Amino acid sequence: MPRDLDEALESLVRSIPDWPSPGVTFRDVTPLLADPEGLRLTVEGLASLGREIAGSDIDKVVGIEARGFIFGTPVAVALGAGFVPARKAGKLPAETFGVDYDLEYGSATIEIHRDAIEPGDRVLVVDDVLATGGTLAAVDELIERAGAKSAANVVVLEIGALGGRARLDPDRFGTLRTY
Ligand SMILES: O=P(O)(O)OC[C@H]1O[C@H](OP(=O)(O)OP(=O)(O)O)[C@H](O)[C@@H]1O
Ligand SMILES: Nc1ncnc2[nH]cnc12
Repeated sequence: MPRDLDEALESLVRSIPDWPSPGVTFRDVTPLLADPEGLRLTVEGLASLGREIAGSDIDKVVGIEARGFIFGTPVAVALGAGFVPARKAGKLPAETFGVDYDLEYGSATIEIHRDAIEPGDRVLVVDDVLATGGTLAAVDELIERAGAKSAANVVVLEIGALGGRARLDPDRFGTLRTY
């Protein structure tokens, strides 16, 4: 059993070389999710980092498909906030805002429901990994299109060499670990 969050992230995130394409080292959080203590420590760590950056009055947590759903929902419960899914194109049934973006191994479109965030809502965005920053920058733009502003962006892991942090507001970004 991991003794603390640092040990959990060190021992329970698996690195897979050349996946999903040659040259990419994929940081796989599934062993962390499967470990009860690792999962608890990570959710608590994200919630307290989000609270530290954004303050305690958070109305909505936006989780990014797919792995941001897993971490974002328990973080929303811990903070007493609602949960809003940011989904890949074509998955949400009602009216949406959409933004196209590039990521480490491709490009995509991300959407949220137009009525999921109210103007003035304080929003915390949660995902598992920051790589190039394309995904989080696109979600920040979606939140602005809805008339609100993301108060903090928090992730489990940052891949520092890809420079994603430079695409975000450094005062509103937090990570539990940097590679
Ligand atoms: O900083 P970026 O370069 O934008 O990359 C980070 C994003 O890439 C991964 O998601 P992916 O699109 O692979 O989707 P998945 O969670 O559905 O596997 C990861 O979960 C982040 O959302
Ligand atoms: N190297 C990586 N590992 C896990 N998720 C990612 N998303 C983008 N790049 C990634």
